[in-house]
Amino acid sequence: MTDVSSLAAAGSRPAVPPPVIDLDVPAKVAVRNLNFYYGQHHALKNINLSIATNRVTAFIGPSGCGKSTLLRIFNRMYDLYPGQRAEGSVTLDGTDILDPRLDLNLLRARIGMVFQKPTPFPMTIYENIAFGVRLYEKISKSEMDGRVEQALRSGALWNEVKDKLGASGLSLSGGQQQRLCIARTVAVRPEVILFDEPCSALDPISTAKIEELIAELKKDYTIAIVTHNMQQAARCSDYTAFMYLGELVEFDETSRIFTSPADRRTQDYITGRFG
Ligand SMILES: Nc1ncnc2c1ncn2[C@@H]1O[C@H](COP(=O)(O)OP(=O)(O)OP(=O)(O)O)[C@@H](O)[C@H]1O
Repeated sequence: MTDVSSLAAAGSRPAVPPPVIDLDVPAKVAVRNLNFYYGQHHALKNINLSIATNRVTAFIGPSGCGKSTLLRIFNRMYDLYPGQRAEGSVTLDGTDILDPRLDLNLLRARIGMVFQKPTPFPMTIYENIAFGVRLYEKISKSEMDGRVEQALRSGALWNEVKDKLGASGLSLSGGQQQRLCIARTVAVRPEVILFDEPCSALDPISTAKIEELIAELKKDYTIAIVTHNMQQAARCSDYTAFMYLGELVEFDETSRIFTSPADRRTQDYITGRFG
């Protein structure tokens, strides 16, 4: 068993950011010298990494290391809470995401998010999809019908619900509800989809479906996923970021992180020695 206090001591060294690696495709999101504070608490320390276009980037690390905090910066979720602040630079195709003048509705249309617990709206399956689309676009009923079908197909749910679009979204199983939430996110045609532990409330079969879906979605979207499940990160991501105590310890191609990580803390984490 690794001595966690020695890891903590290693983590408390002045943060030396890992090098920003070369991606195989252009970056969609670039994070540079990012620090984040919950009031006095310094939750993210000098984070530097890039999220590759049409790839899946996984964020792993023990509880409290800052994975969700980082993900929520990408669509400015923290703006809802006073006392939380980000410093540094985060860009989406060169647009400064941290700019206080940015239109957050537009940002959230470009960067959608799927949460840990499926959260369908208390309305019909059809309306769960149409509601979000109407916030951004005025389209005819027949166009909306097409958009709803397309989104449900993208969420790998169409065949299961096409005959009951008027049923409540809440009448679906947990796994179906999560796919409905993914379809709802896809319907507004984002460029990036953030998944915050999307399978933690799901059974293995539903989890496998979501993983297949993620592999399919990356053809059209850039994906970032926070997961506690190491196998999931290894199975469905192209790049992996290992975080510890608010620092980005290591960021590399997933195959390298899981076979020959450069940092001992990464090695210890992925082999289950702590966390
Ligand atoms: N609303 C908040 N107010 C104050 N501190 C917070 C808040 N949310 C998170 N933190 C702290 O920020 C740090 C990072 O938390 P975060 O939730 O990002 O970690 P995580 O890696 O996603 O954890 P988990 O895997 O348990 O979800 C932790 O120390 C946590 O206690």
